[in-house]
Amino acid sequence: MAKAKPPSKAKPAPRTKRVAAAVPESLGAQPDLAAVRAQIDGIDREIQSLIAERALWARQVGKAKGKLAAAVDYYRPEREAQVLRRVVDRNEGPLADDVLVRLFREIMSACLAQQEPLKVGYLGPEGTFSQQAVHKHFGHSAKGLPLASVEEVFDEVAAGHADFGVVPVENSGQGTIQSTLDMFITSPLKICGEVELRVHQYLLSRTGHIEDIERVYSHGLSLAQCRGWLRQHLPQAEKHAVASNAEAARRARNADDSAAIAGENAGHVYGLKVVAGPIEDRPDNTTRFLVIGRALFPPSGHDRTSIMVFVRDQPGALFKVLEPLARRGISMNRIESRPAHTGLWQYAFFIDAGGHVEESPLRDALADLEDFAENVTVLGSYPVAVP
Ligand SMILES: O=C(O)C(=O)C[C@]1(C(=O)O)C=C[C@@H](O)C=C1
Repeated sequence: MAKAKPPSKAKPAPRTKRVAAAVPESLGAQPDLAAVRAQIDGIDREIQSLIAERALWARQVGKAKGKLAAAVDYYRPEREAQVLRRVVDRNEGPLADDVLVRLFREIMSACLAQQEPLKVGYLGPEGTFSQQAVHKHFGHSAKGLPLASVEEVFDEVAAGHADFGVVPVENSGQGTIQSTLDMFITSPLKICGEVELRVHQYLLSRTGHIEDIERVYSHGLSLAQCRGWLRQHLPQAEKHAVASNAEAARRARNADDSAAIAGENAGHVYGLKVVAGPIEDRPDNTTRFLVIGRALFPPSGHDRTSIMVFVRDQPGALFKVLEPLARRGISMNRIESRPAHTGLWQYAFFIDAGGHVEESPLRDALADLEDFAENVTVLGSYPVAVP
């Protein structure tokens, strides 16, 4: 491996913005292939040397942070969000924002893994949408830990066996995943990020023939996302809800008359053929995941805060919870009320609001709320998902 030049001590000169250099008109309708490839080779050389240089600077950042105990201490979600937002702001095409974001995430993921890869727990086995969410948020240099349940993801992060966890919390068509929210009532963990994943469902089987299918396995949420399609195309088949889509794929692998609804990736992992897909009823089907960890992080400039508020059952309780936020014009994306398990008819309100807990106006609104509520817990302030 050739050695990249170490960063010089001097402050690096700001790099000039390199607008996608127009391909010269003189190349004509059918340019010479060898000439075009020579251009690409030259650009690749430059990209590679810049990536190597960036990796060296990222090491310097590591040193600048001082001697830290583990990879988790080097991870800065607010900084990553800022880097990615700048990528989007600079983008003038031809590649789409989400494509460039994916590439830069991978670069940051590799830079961070120079210290030690992050360990991230998710609802396994391999091939689940949760695993895709891990890759989307942390890049492929993070080490994914497939776990048996969302509860286990919380436990492993709390015990320090995983640095972070990624858990599904809501689907655009099906609403909130209550069991995930309820975990926060007793867990000390914090929310450090969110990931939005477009979810495409596929019907997968060993033979690939729809006429063989008598049984369909999937996670309950995935079955619900494809209810209309199943009613139309497989009305007679038995539907079985199982712990995860990948578990469904594992079962479908064992019998010709069984199929799974899962991501296309699960088909590759478990050697199944695509019978049909995408088969989700809503074309914008999106699942939101939360990144859970043990610490809170500073503001990124565009953040969301999740809070949990306990109130006694009393007239106007909900109004009093919302009023301090509404009065300050704070945007609220969600409110859910859940039984608090601390006493009969006591409720926990889960609220997602715009802003960071360390910054006004949210900080002041929370102070008002604390005067009235039995308890206010900040579950986390984290960067709004970058596409
Ligand atoms: O800026 C930092 O704090 C870094 O550690 C560098 C870097 C990066 O590659 O840009 C890497 C990991 C962090 O999560 C954030 C950013």
